[in-house]
Amino acid sequence: MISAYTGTQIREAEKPLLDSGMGAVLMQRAARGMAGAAIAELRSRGHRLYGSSVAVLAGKGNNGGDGLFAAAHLAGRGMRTTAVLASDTAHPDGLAAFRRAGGRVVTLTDANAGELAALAGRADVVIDALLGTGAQGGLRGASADLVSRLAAGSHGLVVACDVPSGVDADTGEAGGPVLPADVTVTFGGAKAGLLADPGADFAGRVVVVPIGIEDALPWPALRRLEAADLAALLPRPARRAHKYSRGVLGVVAGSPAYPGAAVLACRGALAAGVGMVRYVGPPEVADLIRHSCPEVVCSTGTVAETHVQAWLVGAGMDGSDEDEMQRVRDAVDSGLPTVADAGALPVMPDVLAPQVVLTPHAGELATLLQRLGADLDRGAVEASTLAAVRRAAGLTEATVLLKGASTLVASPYQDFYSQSEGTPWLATAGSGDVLAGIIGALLAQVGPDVGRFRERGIDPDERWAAIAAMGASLHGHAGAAAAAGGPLTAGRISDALPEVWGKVSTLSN
Ligand SMILES: NC(=O)C1=CN([C@@H]2O[C@H](COP(=O)(O)OP(=O)(O)OC[C@H]3O[C@@H](n4cnc5c(N)ncnc54)[C@H](O)[C@@H]3O)[C@@H](O)[C@H]2O)[C@@H](O)CC1
Ligand SMILES: [K+]
Repeated sequence: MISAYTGTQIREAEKPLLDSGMGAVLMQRAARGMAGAAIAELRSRGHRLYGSSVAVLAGKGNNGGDGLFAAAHLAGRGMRTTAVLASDTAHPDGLAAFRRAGGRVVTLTDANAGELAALAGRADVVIDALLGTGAQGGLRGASADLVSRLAAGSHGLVVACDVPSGVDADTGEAGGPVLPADVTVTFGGAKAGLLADPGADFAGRVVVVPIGIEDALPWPALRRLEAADLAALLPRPARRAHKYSRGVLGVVAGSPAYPGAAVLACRGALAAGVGMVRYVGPPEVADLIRHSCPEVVCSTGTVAETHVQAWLVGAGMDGSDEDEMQRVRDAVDSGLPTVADAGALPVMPDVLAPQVVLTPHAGELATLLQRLGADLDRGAVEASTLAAVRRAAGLTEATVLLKGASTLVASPYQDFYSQSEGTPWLATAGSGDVLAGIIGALLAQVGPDVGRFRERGIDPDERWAAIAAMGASLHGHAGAAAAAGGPLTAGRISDALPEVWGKVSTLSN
């Protein structure tokens, strides 16, 4: 499990060490870690260090100090170093160390931003140390101009110091231009804003450098399940299992206009190990399901007549069939774990419960929040994904999963997950239906088993968010495996899932 923290949490963990005079030591650890990560990245790209060039963009705070000390280390390894100071002041000790190491210093002004952007663009490595966790808002003035020009032109490897400057460490929001990093070297613990979009768009690969504060860190602001967590949390059938004991998922999905969504959801659920899928819905859709997945048991019954452990509602529903909409409402009212997607979202009661998992994309989340009185459009959700998902979970008291490049999950108790195993090829029609099927199957199988979550450090009351995150992780892994670097159709996510499941569930912890 990867744990991520807000800038405030990191600063509070650092405080006792700073108060005891360890600030310079922490900064040295951070700077050495950053220099090491830059060297490793350069070497992995076939560069020799000696004679390569580095430009450090240094702000006036401690983030700039880290960057200047790191560049001094790199100068000591034979690299040609230039510091671009964003203002007349810089971290005094960092600047002195940089000068002693033989680095060249230039100061950014409104007049020379273009010239210095060209200079930095010619360096083999750019260290972005303009702003860190102490930033208030995004880059401004000449720094913003420099970064915009540098980002628009050709440049070398970009290593961000702690966070890409201008990305809010707590929220991932970007309040101005940001230089996209190849690697972000972050200190003491990952920052939540690196794992939530749009921050994650700019972070590249995230490397955490320990600086000695780790034991003082609090409960994380955000977590990410890794393969070992899936291995521990995924169900394995008992020797004497039967199809009913393995979990039965009820599916209310599809419509004559969109029957395929129901098929894809059923296929996702079957691939995710559920004992049985029962489909209840219109005969036209049931016919297609019987044809495409003969394993599914279809009926036109009611929710009350259908014995299941969890429900999936809404995929491919357009609201035109009142019987289907009644089944959606009844499934949610049943109190059973329910994943509610697409066409079910507009008819959800305003206040739900944690075992209801809503799975909107950004546009659907904006519509949901508007219905609950928030003044947000799709763009505002995309600019601030973590805040939007937090708000939706808080207002609805449901578990909310926001689909995206980084899929975020929030529990109503404000436990957060971010999963990012997927590939952009997953942005294809029907992909979300498969995700709903996978989550539904997991709800039916592991929903009742509180013990397995407690053993993994997950509060049993928060397990619905962890289950949704497991689904997003499996979906991402399966999508990446199925795409193998090329295009993908949604049905292939289900096809790839059993093998992916087998691989991750046999990992040792
Ligand atoms: N606190 C510590 O013990 C450690 C801190 N470390 C580094 O210190 C960083 C935090 O340092 P600081 O608190 O000095 O903060 P920053 O270096 O992020 O920047 C704060 C400085 O920039 C100015 N500023 C804030 N917002 C600005 C904006 N939008 N445009 C221009 N200037 C702006 C502030 O007035 C302040 O002078 C971390 O990100 C990390 O890199 C590391 O050295 C590890 C140890
Ligand atoms: K930075």
